[in-house]
Amino acid sequence: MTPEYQQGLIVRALGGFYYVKTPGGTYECKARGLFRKEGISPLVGDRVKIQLTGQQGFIEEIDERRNSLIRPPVANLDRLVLVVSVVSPPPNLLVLDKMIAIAEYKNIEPVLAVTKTDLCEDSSEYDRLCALYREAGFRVFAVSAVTREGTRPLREYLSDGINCFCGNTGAGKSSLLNAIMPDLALKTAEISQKLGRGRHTTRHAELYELEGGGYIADTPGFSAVELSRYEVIRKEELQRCFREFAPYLDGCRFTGCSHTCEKGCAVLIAAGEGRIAESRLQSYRVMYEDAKQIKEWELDKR
Ligand SMILES: Nc1nc2c(ncn2[C@@H]2O[C@H](COP(=O)(O)OP(=O)(O)OP(=O)(O)O)[C@@H](O)[C@H]2O)c(=O)[nH]1
Ligand SMILES: [Zn+2]
Repeated sequence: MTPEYQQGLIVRALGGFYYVKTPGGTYECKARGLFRKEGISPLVGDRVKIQLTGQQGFIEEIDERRNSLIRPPVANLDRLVLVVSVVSPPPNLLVLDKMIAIAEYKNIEPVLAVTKTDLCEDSSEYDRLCALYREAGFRVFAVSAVTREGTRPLREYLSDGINCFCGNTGAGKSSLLNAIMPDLALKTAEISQKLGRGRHTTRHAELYELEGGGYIADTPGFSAVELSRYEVIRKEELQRCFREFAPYLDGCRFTGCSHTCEKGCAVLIAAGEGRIAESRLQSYRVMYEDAKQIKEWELDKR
């Protein structure tokens, strides 16, 4: 049989097999040994060229990636939906700002889903949180997985590209995902059954197609903790990961200003005048101090 070549998208990785969606159908593929030699493994979200012989496929080439994450193992993400509950548990802004910064660092658009709005008696409780991040330049959706309020605009916003949900444990990721994609629970249950209950492998990831377009990447056990454990931002890079700092970065008195304590720092002045939120500056400072502790060899290793 003469081999045939196709372009496609890896929509699922499981047990050494990759499922590649092409215009002609989805094929189970193996990766060529050469990727292993080069230390590259294909990721869900990769655009690839495959060689097909009958139903069996081999991944021949991986297109250049826009970005990739280690945990979850996904490439070419367009958006990271950061799920944060307005109460129970109350939002942890430092954790949220860390997730946002990592997304910015990776050129993934951070989007906020402020959830559990149904637990608030009046909207001022979450309006403040929403306003804080809208003013910083982000898309924010106030949602409830219980009443489904606000979930439709979010779903429409996600209807192209590859999206991934991330949040603190208990924030309501799974509930929100299920509100947006009611058949997702069923699909993940099937996978759990195949893999054995509770034995999710960390290599497993899958893209689920939203009705009407777009994908949601779902990987078991993915939380905010994992994201910041595996991704590190150098201190020099941190300033560009806080988008509302951008208009001020050229205005500091000293070149190489760290924006933490310097005299004549335009970022600190803007924060003092309320043009940058105090909590965002505080998160930046904490992350900057953390980044100073990272050793060069640790960065090289990654
Ligand atoms: N009232 C209300 N409760 C919610 C909402 N979303 C989630 N919950 C509840 O919050 C708890 C945590 O929700 P999950 O969806 O399991 O949260 P998760 O982020 O997936 O948590 P992990 O699986 O631990 O990462 C559950 O008891 C949900 O029923 C919501 O919009 N409103
Ligand atoms: Zn400065």
